[in-house]
Amino acid sequence: MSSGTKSNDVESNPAPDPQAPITRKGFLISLKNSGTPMPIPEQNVYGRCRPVSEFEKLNRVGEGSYGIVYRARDTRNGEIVALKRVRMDQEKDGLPVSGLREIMILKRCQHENIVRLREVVVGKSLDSIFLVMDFCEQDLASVLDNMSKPFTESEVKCITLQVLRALKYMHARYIIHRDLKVSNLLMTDKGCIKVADFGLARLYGKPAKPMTPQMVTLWYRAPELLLGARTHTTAVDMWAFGCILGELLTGKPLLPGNSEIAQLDMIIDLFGAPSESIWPGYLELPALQNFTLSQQPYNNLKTKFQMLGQAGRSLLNLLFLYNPSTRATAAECLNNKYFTEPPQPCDPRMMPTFPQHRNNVAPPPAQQPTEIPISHLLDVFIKRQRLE
Ligand SMILES: Nc1ncnc2c1ncn2[C@@H]1O[C@H](COP(=O)(O)OP(=O)(O)OP(=O)(O)O)[C@@H](O)[C@H]1O
Repeated sequence: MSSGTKSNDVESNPAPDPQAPITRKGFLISLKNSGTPMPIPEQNVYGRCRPVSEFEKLNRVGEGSYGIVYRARDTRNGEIVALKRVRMDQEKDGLPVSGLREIMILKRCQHENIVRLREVVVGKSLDSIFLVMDFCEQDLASVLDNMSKPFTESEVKCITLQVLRALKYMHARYIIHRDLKVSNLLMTDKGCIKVADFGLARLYGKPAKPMTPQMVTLWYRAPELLLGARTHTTAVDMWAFGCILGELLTGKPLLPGNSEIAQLDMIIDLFGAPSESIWPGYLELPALQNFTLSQQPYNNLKTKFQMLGQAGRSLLNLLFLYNPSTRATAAECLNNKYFTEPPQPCDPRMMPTFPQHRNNVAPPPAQQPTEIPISHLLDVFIKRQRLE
């Protein structure tokens, strides 16, 4: 590949100021609606990005709204990596904002519990871009779908402590993930959890700037987003984290609404209705001008989580506080009694192992079975449902 100048070199750019807006600086491709596309000098077409042809795609491991993810081998050193193709369908003249954000934010995150972006590589023409990440053997959505019984409490603590460490790290750097859910929590075969998919992540500042409320997959969406708050904070991730904790404990999604109003109803059924006294400013939220919420007055968390001790229930209640400014932070949760009282979190290396169906290299065509096994079809079907 031709060598790049400093200005176009993704790898050698210093980490930007966390408060600085995301810009195109350092990237080869111009953004839609950003004016005239940036001219790319002939001798510098790829900067220092390697071509994707240096990777051998082994199999597809996931497909989300923003891209397809492959398990691949880096032919330069034989290492197995994840290659996420950034979806460009909707973009006529540039890289989608979600792709740019994911790259910018992952580049500044170096944490054991956050998926590592190794590099960005390009397809033959600049219309395809791939993120090269460390490969993780499982995601928690597929693990949950294939488990016959829920995780033990020790395993749940082991997983959630790792997620909290990642959240504490991100939030201290003004990064809000905005799409936390079980399918975005990856697990290595050593039980190490990695938060992935930063396509919707944003940097936030003070004062908070308006953001689109329709972020975060519905089941994990905080009430302030459902009610149309224009500014949001790291508290949206903490609500989603509460939903994940509940899901891991029971093995089932906690609040699986199928519309925004159904989602709000489910929240109110479980936690009781919000009010101006517990959530100052609540009555001014935009969506409340259009409809009236049910007035169910009781918190039913204790009934739902009968198997959980007092400390666990109190942690869940702190995560599901309606008022985002009093909701528990990741740092506070890490010091919560729940994680020190028995049962103790298990060692990540003691986490159960799961079959790795997706890691098998597809056999050559002549040996391929003519029928797709029904178990595989079921896997795909269940996974699709989870990804909405
Ligand atoms: N580094 C990785 N290692 C292994 N598998 C991965 C990796 N990154 C992603 N995946 C798999 O691909 C799936 C989709 O990835 P990702 O969530 O990043 O894509 P997306 O298009 O942003 O998805 P979404 O629709 O959830 O926003 C994940 O649920 C996971 O199964």
